Amino acid sequence: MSCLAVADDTRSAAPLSPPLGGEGSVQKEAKGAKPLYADASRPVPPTGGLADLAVSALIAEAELSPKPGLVDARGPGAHADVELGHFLASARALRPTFASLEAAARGRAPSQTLREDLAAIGRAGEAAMFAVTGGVNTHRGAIFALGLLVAAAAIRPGASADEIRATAGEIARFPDRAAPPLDLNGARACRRYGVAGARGEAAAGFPHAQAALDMLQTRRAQGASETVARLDALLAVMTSLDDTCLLHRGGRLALRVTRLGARAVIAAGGATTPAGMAALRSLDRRLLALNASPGGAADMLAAALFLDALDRASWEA
Ligand SMILES: CC(C)(COP(=O)(O)OP(=O)(O)OC[C@H]1O[C@@H](n2cnc3c(N)ncnc32)[C@H](O[C@H]2O[C@H](COP(=O)(O)OP(=O)(O)OP(=O)(O)O)[C@@H](O)[C@H]2O)[C@@H]1O)[C@@H](O)C(=O)NCCC(=O)NCCS
Ligand SMILES: Nc1ncnc2[nH]cnc12
Repeated sequence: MSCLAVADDTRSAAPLSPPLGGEGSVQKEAKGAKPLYADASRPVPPTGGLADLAVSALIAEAELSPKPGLVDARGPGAHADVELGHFLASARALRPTFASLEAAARGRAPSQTLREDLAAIGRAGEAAMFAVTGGVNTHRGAIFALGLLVAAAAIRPGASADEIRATAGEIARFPDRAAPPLDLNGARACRRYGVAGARGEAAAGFPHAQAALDMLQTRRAQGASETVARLDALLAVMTSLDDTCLLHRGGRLALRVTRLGARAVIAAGGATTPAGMAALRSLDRRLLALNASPGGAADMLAAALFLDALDRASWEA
């Protein structure tokens, strides 16, 4: 994307909410830094478009069925207090949050102030989520991951998934200095089991979102249905993510059962084969028995669906 295109985009953009930070819409890049817009052949998506893609990704993740242990169209999975309707309402209620994140990041570069501006918007989004779900945590992890990716995509219109992940990681590595002193399930699991959790995944540039994207695209190329491609993408994440949702609910046993179970499905040919689907249903039963749910993996699938949709939207525009 050329500088001219960036200027055009900034001028025509009608932010859905004003940027919170002190950097305004001025492009802040260190001298000699790599240009932010790497691919001049891709058009810039319209403002608000990123928020729509993020919400669609959350809805697609929630509706995908059958997901082991997770809430889906069949029912609440391992969750007693939540069902598909909560996830759909939560996803829709988050559109203004993603639009604000997009508007706040446009024309800026990763920085400490941007990190803090995004965190403030993300926390307001968490409040909006709790308001529609009656206090149930449906999407805190997804607000964090997709929020960073939306911001990165707004900073780098037309960039590739790799570049967007790298920029999201760059933002995430700035400390969230205004974070309230909450000790959430994820942070406690990180300490207890010595894993990096959602923050580590973000700081590393979301490698598991890439693993899901790779599997999604491989399966499509092999002619699998979209449902099968998405289920296998989720399973690919489950084979190796240090999912603090699983650790918090079921300890190391739940994480091990999940990893081995997901590997067994993929080794059997994935969700497209009868043996793979039988292995998936067996993993589902084991997770229900352990009251365990791979919520972090679900968030990484949503992140991959967002990156995939962004890639398609860029090329189709
Ligand atoms: C950085 C924050 C995400 C806080 O993180 P922390 O680890 O301290 O706290 P949690 O919110 O408990 O956990 C993080 C959630 O992230 C998902 N996740 C888990 N492991 C990973 C991983 N390895 N990589 C990526 N993502 C991961 C997961 O989210 C899903 O699970 C949530 C439900 O969990 P929980 O409430 O524990 O649900 P239950 O088991 O049902 O609880 P009980 O009923 O038993 O009590 C759900 O949200 C899914 O999305 C983890 O749970 C973040 O909060 C933060 O700092 N936010 C500030 C805003 C911000 O910075 N935004 C950035 C710009 S938008
Ligand atoms: N479908 C789902 N079920 C349970 N937890 C989740 N976290 C994100 N998506 C989820």
